[in-house]
Amino acid sequence: NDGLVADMANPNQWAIQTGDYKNQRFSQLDQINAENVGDLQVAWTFSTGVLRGHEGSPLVVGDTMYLHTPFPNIVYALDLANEGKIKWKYEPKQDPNVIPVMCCDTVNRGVAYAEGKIFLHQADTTVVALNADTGAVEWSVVNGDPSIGETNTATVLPVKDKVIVGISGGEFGVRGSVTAYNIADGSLAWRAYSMGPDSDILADPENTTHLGQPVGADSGTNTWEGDQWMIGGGTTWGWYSADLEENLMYYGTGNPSTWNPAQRPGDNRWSMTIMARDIDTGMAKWFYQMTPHDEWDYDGINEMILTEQEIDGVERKLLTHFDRNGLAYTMDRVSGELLVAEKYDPAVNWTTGVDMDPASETYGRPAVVAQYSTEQNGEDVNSTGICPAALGTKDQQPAAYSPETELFYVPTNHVCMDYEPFRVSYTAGQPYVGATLAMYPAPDSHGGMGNFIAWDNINGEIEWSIPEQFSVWSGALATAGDVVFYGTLEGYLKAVSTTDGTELYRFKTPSGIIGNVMTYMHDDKQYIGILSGIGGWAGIGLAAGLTNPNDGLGAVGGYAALSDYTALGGQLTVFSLPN
Ligand SMILES: O=C(O)c1cc(C(=O)O)c2c(n1)C(=O)C(=O)c1cc(C(=O)O)[nH]c1-2
Repeated sequence: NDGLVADMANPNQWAIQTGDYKNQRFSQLDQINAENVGDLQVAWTFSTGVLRGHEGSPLVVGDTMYLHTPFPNIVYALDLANEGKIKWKYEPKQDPNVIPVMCCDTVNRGVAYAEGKIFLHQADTTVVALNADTGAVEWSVVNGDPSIGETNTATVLPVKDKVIVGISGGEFGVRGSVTAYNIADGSLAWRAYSMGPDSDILADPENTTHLGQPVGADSGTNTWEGDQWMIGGGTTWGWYSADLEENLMYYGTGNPSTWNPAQRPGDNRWSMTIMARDIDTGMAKWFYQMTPHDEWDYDGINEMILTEQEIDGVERKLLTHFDRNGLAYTMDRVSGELLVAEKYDPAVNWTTGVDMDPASETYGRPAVVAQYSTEQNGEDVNSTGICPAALGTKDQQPAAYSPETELFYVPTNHVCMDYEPFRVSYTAGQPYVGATLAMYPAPDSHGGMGNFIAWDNINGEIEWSIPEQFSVWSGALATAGDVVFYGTLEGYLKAVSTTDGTELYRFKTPSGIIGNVMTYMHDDKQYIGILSGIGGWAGIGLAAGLTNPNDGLGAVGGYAALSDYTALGGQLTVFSLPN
């Protein structure tokens, strides 16, 4: 897709949710920089008309901004050359029965653009291609079935002649998959499940590898008992990246279903796995399972950030991933070799670390601390003080990378939990969770529930860390102006120095921020854009009006204090320097 590749390379635009195929979320723009960011002012605002959690960001392509909302997934095209006048608005008709089968608020992580089309993947799993000029529907295809718990929150990846989409529903026993549709007409190109027979998972027993070894036959079924893999989870609701030179796309799979580990003995492959797949065929090149036999809901779906960096004097093609399980992984993205696996929050206590000895039988596996194994403690036993909580040291909120500092800027959670598994039976379309949770700030620390950190992925070390009262549930943006931006759950947009984290600017927007910061240039002026609108898993209490502390899988109690700071409401705020 040469057009999109050129659009992404133009720093005046924000042509894809992730900034580029590498998911770096880095902008070359430097009109707004560490010297003058303190003067930032609000340039204009736009109310989305929707109340619940606003994730993702607008796109800017040419003179048009494309803005989406959570359910009902309205798309606005705003004319930047005409003071943001609405060029067109698309509002799909969706059955509201999809709302109760969305686990973690009715969020959507944004639209994508390619070849004159805007791609919207609705909550009810309808994928629509809209004419970018008029908003007219060019094609639409149904990817899943909400009546069995299949929904969507993720953005899509347009790459080459395909648009690649994921699916949600790990809390409903959905078997995860990634599907490629042809951009031209929406016809199916390939689908790769996370578990199941080789022909379903598109794995080649001899040529698909795990830590350098062939996966062998039936790798997607032989670590499951019976047919449990059919309702095995491993959903694909995160971010996607791509390396066109290698013809590979990268993503991670979510938790195995149910959350009660006693009901699914075995490693539960390929849940909790980083996957590298051929873009044209979907065939898997390599897998790496980070959390075999998950006992904590540490979905592996967080973004894969692609970089080229020197290790021991040799430039390598790397993939860096900040997992929910509290470990940050640096891998060779061509071969799938594991290079670094280190904790990126000192609070992480469920594991002592990953076995890095290739000759060892447990190579690549995290060593589990028995006290924090929810299975060892047994069904109906409350395991306490586990760090991180189920929402991980980081959830879907994407980090940014600056090639200038070679540091990653990571929004994190600093939250621990009590976890009590219980036996649950499967009924299609009904919650299939099997655990009761409580969440609270990491004990014996600064008392807050988050940190915004700078990470060195070669040495596996935190460079600096900014304590935050709440989890940082907003995606970061790093720029060539030596500034990194992020939003907070109280509603602040913050700008800090890329070198030492010094705060340079803050502004309180009308609602808590779970969106991702973006930037663009119009008429020679640089703008910073951010969606406010509290919600997502952390903000589910406010978003869904829940008050019982155990509701929202423990998030309602954990984040109860949010209501002292913010209230619902979707708004885009755009900042610039004064004239
Ligand atoms: O297993 C799944 O299918 C699934 C889906 C989603 C989603 O689609 O938003 C989330 C999760 N799991 C999840 O575990 C989680 O922590 C989470 C947080 C959020 C959010 O947007 O704040 N969504 C989800």
